[in-house]
Amino acid sequence: MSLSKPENLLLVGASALVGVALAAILNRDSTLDKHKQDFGLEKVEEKQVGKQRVLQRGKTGINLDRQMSSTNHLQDIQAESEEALELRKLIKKQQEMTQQLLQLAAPIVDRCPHLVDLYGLAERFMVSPLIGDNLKRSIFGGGGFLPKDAFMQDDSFVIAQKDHSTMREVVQSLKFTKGGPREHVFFNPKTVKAAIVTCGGLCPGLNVVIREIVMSLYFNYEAHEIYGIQWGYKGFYTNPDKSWIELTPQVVKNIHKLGGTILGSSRGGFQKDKILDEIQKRGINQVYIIGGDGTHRGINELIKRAMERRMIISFVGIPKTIDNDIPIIDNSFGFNTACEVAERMIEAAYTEATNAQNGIGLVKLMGRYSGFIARNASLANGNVDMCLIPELPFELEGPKGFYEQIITKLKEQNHCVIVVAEGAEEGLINPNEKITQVEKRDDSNNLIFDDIGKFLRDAIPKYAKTKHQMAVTLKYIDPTYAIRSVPANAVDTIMCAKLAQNAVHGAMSGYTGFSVGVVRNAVAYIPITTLIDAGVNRVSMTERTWQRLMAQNRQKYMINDDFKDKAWEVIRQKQEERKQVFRDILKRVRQQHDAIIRGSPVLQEAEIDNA
Ligand SMILES: Nc1ncnc2c1ncn2[C@@H]1O[C@H](COP(=O)(O)OP(=O)(O)O)[C@@H](O)[C@H]1O
Ligand SMILES: O=P(O)(O)OC[C@H]1O[C@](O)(COP(=O)(O)O)[C@@H](O)[C@@H]1O
Repeated sequence: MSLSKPENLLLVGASALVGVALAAILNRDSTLDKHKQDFGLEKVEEKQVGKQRVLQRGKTGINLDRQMSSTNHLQDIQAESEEALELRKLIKKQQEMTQQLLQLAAPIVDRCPHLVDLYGLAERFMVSPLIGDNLKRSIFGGGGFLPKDAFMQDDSFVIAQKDHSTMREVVQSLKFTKGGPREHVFFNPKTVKAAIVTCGGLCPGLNVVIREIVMSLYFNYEAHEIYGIQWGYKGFYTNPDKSWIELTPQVVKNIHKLGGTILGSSRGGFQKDKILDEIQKRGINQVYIIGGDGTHRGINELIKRAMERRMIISFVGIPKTIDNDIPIIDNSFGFNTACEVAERMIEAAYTEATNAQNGIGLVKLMGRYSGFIARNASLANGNVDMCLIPELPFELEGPKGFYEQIITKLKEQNHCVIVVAEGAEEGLINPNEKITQVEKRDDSNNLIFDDIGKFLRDAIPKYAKTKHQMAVTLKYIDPTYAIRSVPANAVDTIMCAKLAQNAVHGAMSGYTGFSVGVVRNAVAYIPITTLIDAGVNRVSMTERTWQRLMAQNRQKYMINDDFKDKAWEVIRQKQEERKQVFRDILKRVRQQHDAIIRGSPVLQEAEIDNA
C-alpha cells in the first residue's frame, strides 16, 4: 500500500484511530507510569509525552510513546497468548501510522536545532523550576511562578508572513517555533554555566539584554554561574583572565539605565577554535551572543565547530542592529529609540531651516545598507522634504535631479529639510555621480562609504550659487553616534527584556542555533541558518511605509529620462532577489520537513511493504 495515495492514507488513518483507542485501553496507564520512573518526570502529563514530542523531535524520530510500548513491556507481552501478541503488534503498527499521519498533516515549521537531536542524546528533561506549585504563587510571584497553562508547547508556532488571502498561503507561509518557557527543561540549572558577549556596533538596549539574561538565569531558573565576556568575540581568548567577568544581579542591577554595553564590543577578531578552547576550558554550556548579521555568521561557525568537537552547548543569538536591517523580525531592539532621537535631530534641522532665508536643514543618519532609520524618523517628524536612502535610485544633477528639486522647494516654501542615510550613495543611478572613490572596509569587512553628508553639505550651496545664483543657508547635523549610544527608551527596554527572557527559556529547554526575535508581535525562535540565508533587510520601494512617506512629503522622482528605465530595473531586480531569497528558504524548509517524514521508520516500512 502506498502512503503517498490520499485514499490509502485515509484508510490507514481510520484503522489507526481504532487501534489507538484499543491501545489506550490496553496499555496506556502502565506504560506512562513506567516512563515516569525511567525519566524521573514526576509531573509529566499524558498529553506531553505523546504526539507533540514526536513532532518536535522529528529529525531523529525519537518517539516516547514508541519507546514505551516497544521496550518497556516486552516481558508482559511474551507472557501473553499468541493471539494477544498479534493483536498488540497490529495495534503498535497502527499507532505508529497514526503518528505518521499526524506528521504528514503537521504544519511546516522552520525548527531550530535541539541538543537532543544534534547529538542523538537520550531525552532526559527536568520539570521546569518556573512551574508554580500553587495558584497563589503563580499569581503573586515567588520561586516557581508560572501557572501550567502559561508554558509554551513545542509545536506552537509563529507565522512570519504578513498578508494572506487564501488558506493555501497560510499553510505555505514561513513559520517558526514560538518562544517561551517550556514545562520541561533540558539543562539542570545547577549545572548551567553561561557566557554573554556583545559584538559589533553599539545599540540602545544592549545593557538591558545583558541584565535580563542574568536576572532570568539567576532568579527564574536559579542558575548562578554567569560570565560576561568583554570586547566582543576577541574577548573570549584575548587576556581571558581579565576579559571574563562574573555577572551577578548585584553587578547588573542598574545597567539598564546606561547606554552602550558594560561588556564593551568590537568588530573583527573572530577565531572560532580559540573561542571554543576557552569555552571548553571553563565548562560553559550556554552562550548568549548579542550582535548583528556578522555576529550571527560567527555563531553559525561556532556551532558547526562545536559539533565537530562534540561540545554540548546551547548557542543563542539575540539580533542587534541599529539599522534594523536584520530580516524576518518586526524590528530590532534599539531601533525605536534610535528613531526617536533621530526625529529630534530632524526637528532641530527644521527649526534652523525655517529660521533662515533659503534655509536648508541637512541631517545624516546611520544606515549603511538600509534606510529604515531615515525612513521612520522622517515619517515621525512629518516635515522632511526629501529622504535619500540606499534603496532609492536617484540622481544628483539634471533637470529632475536632487539638486534641482531642492531649488524648487526653496522657491516654493523658502526652506528645505533633507534626511540622508549614510549609505544613500548606493542609490546613485548615474555611475559618474558616485561619491566614494576608493572602496574601504572595516575590521569586520563591512563597507565604509565616503561621507555623503559632508559631500552634500558642500555641494548643495555650490550648486545653488553657480546654477541659480542663489545664496542658501545650510545647517548640517550629523548625530551618528549620538543616536546609538543612548539608553533604550521604554518601548525598547520592554522589548529587550522580552527577548532576553525568551533567549534564556530557549537555551534552558535545550534549543541551540536560534536567534530570538519578535515576529508579527510574537517571540519566535528563528534558526540562525535561516536568518543568515535571509541576508540584509531593506526598505522596499513599493511597501506601504515608504509610500506613506512619499505621500506625506510629496517627494518627487529624482531621475532624468536617460536613467528612468535603469532605475525601474534596479528596483524590480532588488525586489525579485528578495522574493527569491524567501522562496529558497521556504523550499529548503519544505524539503527538510519531507525528509523528516520520509526518514521515519514507519513510512519506510510501509514503502517496503508496498514494494
Ligand atoms: N562571516 C563571518 N564569520 C564569522 N564571524 C564574523 C563574520 N562576519 C563578522 N564576524 C564577526 O562578528 C563580529 C561582529 O561583526 P560586525 O559585522 O562588525 O557587526 P554585526 O554583527 O553588528 O554585523 C566581529 O567580531 C566579526 O569578526
Ligand atoms: O563606526 P562603527 O562603529 O563601525 O559603526 C558605524 C556603522 O554601524 C552601523 O550602525 C551598522 O551597525 P549595526 O546595524 O550592526 O548596528 C552603520 O549604520 C554604521 O555605518
